[in-house]
Amino acid sequence: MVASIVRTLQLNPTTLSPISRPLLFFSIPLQLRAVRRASVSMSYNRQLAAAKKAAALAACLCQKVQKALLQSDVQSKYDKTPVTVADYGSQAVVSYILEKELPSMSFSLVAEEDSEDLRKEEAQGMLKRITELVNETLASDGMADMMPLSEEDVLVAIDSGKSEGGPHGQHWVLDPIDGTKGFLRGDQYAIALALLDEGKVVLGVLACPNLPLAAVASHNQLISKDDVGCLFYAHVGTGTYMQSLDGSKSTKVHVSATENPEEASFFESFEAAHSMHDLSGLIAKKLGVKAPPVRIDSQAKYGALSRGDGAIYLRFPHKGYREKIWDHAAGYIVVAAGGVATDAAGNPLDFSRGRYLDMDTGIIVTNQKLMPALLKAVQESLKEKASSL
Ligand SMILES: Nc1ncnc2c1ncn2[C@@H]1O[C@H](COP(=O)(O)O)[C@@H](O)[C@H]1OP(=O)(O)O
Ligand SMILES: [Mg+2]
Ligand SMILES: [Mg+2]
Ligand SMILES: [Mg+2]
Repeated sequence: MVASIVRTLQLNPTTLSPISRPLLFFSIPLQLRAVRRASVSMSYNRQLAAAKKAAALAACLCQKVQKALLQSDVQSKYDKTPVTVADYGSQAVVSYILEKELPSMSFSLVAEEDSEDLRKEEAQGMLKRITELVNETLASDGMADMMPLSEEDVLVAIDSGKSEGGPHGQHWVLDPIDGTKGFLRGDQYAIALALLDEGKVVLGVLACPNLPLAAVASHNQLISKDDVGCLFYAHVGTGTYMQSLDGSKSTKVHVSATENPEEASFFESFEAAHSMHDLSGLIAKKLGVKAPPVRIDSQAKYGALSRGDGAIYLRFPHKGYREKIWDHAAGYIVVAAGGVATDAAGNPLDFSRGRYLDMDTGIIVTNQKLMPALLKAVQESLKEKASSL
């Protein structure tokens, strides 16, 4: 065992002094951990490259649809939420690219959409349009020499996303358009892709086609269409990076380190139906936050937070709503550089239990230093709200 450790660390025990030999035995666990850390962060490079390519191409498809959105491009799902040709097209593109780029990996994808509604007679026009969009998008990346995908190929690629995930092995997690309501309004949305390994998020890519490259501090600022389109990415142990979606140089980013709640503005859902704005207002007041909330759609909130625009994200869905892993996995790792995301009781988020992310009450994100004060304000506000009912 020791011999193999010495070999792995490329040490020569015969040249070690009598003093350093015993030291070697104590330092081996430390060095082994370092070797393991290095190989862990190195080992996701191929997956990261494939994920960035897939998310960036899916973003091109979504931008094209958002520019020329037709009423016939939108459907209503069983839960009354909207779904568009871009949600389906984005899922097909990401699924197809990941499988093609990583042929040696066993492929498992947990994704939001499935093909059931698209297989219905009345959706045939929509399926034709999705198939055209997917083929145009793949061709734009030099995949023109391949055979165009048939409608059935597109349905199969979408249905690759039916995996249940879980605590073992590797699973991709995808929200092909997070914030479909923002997408339809012409506002913020994200293509959110993450990789789970043994139940932990190890890699995340967030493409936010409408997010300004400069910091955002209010919703009004987001109306500018200049210099927008951000790609955030992170994998374990390497920090978080941002580049423009058209491929500028990456810059390292991190969550705001402010310890002063008076300087800390907070993000929340644009849609009041997605998060209780009255509760977040109460929490912010208790904490001493002075700035008004910044309300934007989708995991673009995690992206903005990861580069220090604001310092807090509060999400409190109304009673009965169950969070899904694809709505948080990519954002969770993107804010890990200086930030921490927990449920309302301070528990870490557990992505290992299948498609749902069951938890206590809500999700809160901030830096490590502000978290204790935020948790206190959250718990007091929840008690106050419960006693006023
Ligand atoms: N009733 C709801 N409550 C909370 N979140 C919802 C609800 N309906 C849909 N969502 C999901 O909330 C997320 C966006 O929330 P927000 O923009 O408020 O952060 C999306 O994942 C959206 O799904 P989808 O991916 O279909 O857009
Ligand atoms: Mg949806
Ligand atoms: Mg979503
Ligand atoms: Mg979605």
